[in-house]
Amino acid sequence: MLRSDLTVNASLSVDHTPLLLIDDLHFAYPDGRVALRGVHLRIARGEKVALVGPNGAGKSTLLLHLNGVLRGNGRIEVAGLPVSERTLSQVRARVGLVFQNPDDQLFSPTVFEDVAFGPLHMGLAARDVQARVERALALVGMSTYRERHPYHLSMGEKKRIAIATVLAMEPEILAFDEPSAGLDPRARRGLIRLLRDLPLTMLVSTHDMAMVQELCDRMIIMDEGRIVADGTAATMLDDEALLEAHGLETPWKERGVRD
Ligand SMILES: Nc1ncnc2c1ncn2[C@@H]1O[C@H](COP(=O)(O)OP(=O)(O)OP(=O)(O)O)[C@@H](O)[C@H]1O
Repeated sequence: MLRSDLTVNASLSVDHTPLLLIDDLHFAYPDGRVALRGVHLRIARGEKVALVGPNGAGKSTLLLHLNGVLRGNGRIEVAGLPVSERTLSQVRARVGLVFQNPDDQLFSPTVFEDVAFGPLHMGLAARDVQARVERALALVGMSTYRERHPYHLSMGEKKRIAIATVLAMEPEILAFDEPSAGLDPRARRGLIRLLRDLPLTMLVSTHDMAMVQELCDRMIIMDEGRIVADGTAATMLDDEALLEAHGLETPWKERGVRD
């Protein structure tokens, strides 16, 4: 069992510290393009939160701040730990960032080595690394793939292995950039089930509104570098005017039918 499995249950009634806290975060890329204009966000342990918004809204830029890949002005804390140069390695063990393209995350000759990479670099003993790899592969349903070459897997399989690489770090929060992009309908449904069943806190950046409906209780809309709406996903997904104002569609329009 993941350490986080235990903390999800143990902390629900007592721990009111937000697992993720972001205050007044501003960021501009080196070419001067402003991507974040004062983001405030609190996420509690156990929440699964969708992050939606039009292209260029700042979603990926925000995710890259969660484990210090990008460093803007403002305050970010993960489980009470401020994200700073000094805390980067601890922060990276707490935040599992899953990139849109799994090829950005997989680079070893075997699945096993890819999933073992993070725990090995945490300095864990070989048998603990082995146990973490087995557990992470089992969680994503890929235990029989340990000797396969990641390069030769399908997109859906690669995505599962990429998720296993971050699960093996036993993170407190998982942040996904477009997890369902490039998946066929069956692989997409399987991924949604997998994420729904993982008892971890998640922030999921996506354009897939049907996935938001199936996976997330809470939804945040970003536009032009700011959070412009934050509320219950079911209510917001029914608010056509709100969604259209930010270049989004209701899931039933996306599918072309109303349930
Ligand atoms: N490396 C970069 N250098 C300069 N500007 C960038 C860079 N990466 C992103 N931007 C700009 O920052 C802004 C936010 O981009 P970001 O990728 O965070 O948006 P997004 O909401 O994730 O978009 P999408 O839905 O298309 O993935 C955009 O205006 C984008 O052009």
